[in-house]
Amino acid sequence: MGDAQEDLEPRFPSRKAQSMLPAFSTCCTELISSWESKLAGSDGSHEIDIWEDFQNLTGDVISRTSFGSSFMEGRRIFQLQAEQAERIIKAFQYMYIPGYLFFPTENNKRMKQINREIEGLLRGIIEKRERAMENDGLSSGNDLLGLMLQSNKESGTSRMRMSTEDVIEECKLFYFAGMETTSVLLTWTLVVLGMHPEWQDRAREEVLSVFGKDKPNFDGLGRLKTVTMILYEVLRLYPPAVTLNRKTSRQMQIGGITYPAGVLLELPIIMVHHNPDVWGKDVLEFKPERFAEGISKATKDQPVFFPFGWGPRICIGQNFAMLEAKMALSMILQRFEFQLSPSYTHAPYTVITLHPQHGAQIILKSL
Ligand code: HEM
Repeated sequence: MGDAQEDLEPRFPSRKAQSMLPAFSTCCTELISSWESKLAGSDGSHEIDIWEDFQNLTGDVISRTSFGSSFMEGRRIFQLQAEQAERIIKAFQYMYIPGYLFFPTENNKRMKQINREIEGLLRGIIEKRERAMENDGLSSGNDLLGLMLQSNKESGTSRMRMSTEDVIEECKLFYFAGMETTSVLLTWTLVVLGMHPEWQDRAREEVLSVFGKDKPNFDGLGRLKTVTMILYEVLRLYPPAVTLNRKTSRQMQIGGITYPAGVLLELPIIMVHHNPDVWGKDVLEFKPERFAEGISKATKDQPVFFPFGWGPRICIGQNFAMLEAKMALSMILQRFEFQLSPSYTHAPYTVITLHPQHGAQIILKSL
C-alpha cells in the first residue's frame, strides 16, 4: 500500500481531477433527471431521502471514474461492497466472541462469497484492460484503473510495481475511501442548507452568477467562493471520517508521553473540529464566514482542521471529492430549492463514517 500511495499521489492533483469532470457531470445529470421526473408527477414539491440518492450518485461516479467503459461491472462491485460493509458492521457486534469470524454463520459465509465475487470481477476487469493495452496497443484510459496500470507499466520491473493483488486492493479501497465519504459530505451539506435557507440563497446566487443555467465547468467551479466556504464549514462540523487511527511501530514519545510499540492511537478529528478553545464559543454553529479568508486564517495556522487527514497519508482524493461535491451542489442549486422535511430527525451517528441515522429527508421544489 505504501508503494501504491507513492505511485498514485502525484496522479490526483486538481488537473487530474479535472479529467474526471465529464464523469461527474454525466452522473449528476442522471440524478437531476430522476429528481425532475419525481417532481413532474407531483403537486410541485416532492420528499426524497437524499442519503440514498447521494450514495448512488457517488457510487456511480466512482464506478465511472475507476473503470471507465467497464462501468457496469464496476457498479456491481460497488453494490457488493456496500452489502459487505453492512455485513462487517453486523459481524462487529459479535467480535467479543473469540474466533467469531471463522464460525460458519450465514453472515460469515455470505461475506466470504462476496469477497470471492468482488475479486473475480476485479480480476476480470484488470486482465481485460491489460490485454487491451498489450495486444491492441490501446491507451490505458483516463480512469483510475488506467492511471494505476499506466503507472505500473512505467515502473517496469522496479520495486514500485504493483501486483494484480495490489491493484485489486486499491480498487476496493476507492469504494470505501471515495464513495461513502463524498456522499456523507453532500448529504450534510444539503441538510445544513435546508436548516439555513439564507446560505442556500447565497450559494445559489453565486452559482447562477458564475454559470447561469449552463453546465458547470472547471474554471467556474474553481471560482466558487461561497460554495467552498460552505463545504469547509460542513466538513468542520460533520467530518465524514470522524477519527484517524494509528499504531506505534516502535517506542515513541508523543505529547510528552512515552508509548511502547504496538499501541493503538486514535486522533478524533471531530473533537478537534468542535473544540471551543480553538474555534470560539460559537463552535457548534454553522458559520461559513469563518472560512471567508481561507483555511489558514480560519485556523490561525494551527493544524486544527483536517477533514482529509494530515501528513504522509493525507487523502489522495481531496481535489476529486471537492470538485465532485461542487459540481453536484451547483447543478442542484441551479434547478431546485429545498427545505428539511418534517419527517427528518437530526441524528448524526458513526458507522465507520458519519451517517444520518434516520436518513436525510428533504422537500424539493423546482425553481
Ligand atoms: C469528502 C470526501 C473525503 C474525505 C472526507 C476523505 C477523508 C480521508 C481521510 C481523513 C484520509 C486519511 C486516513 C488516515 O490518515 O488514516 C483519507 C485517505 C484516503 N482517501 Fe480520502 N476522503 C474523501 C474522498 C476521497 C476520494 C473521492 C477518494 C478517491 C477517489 C479518496 C481516496 C483516499 C485514499 C486512497 C486514501 C488512503 C491514502 C493512504 O492510505 O495513504 N478519498 N481520506
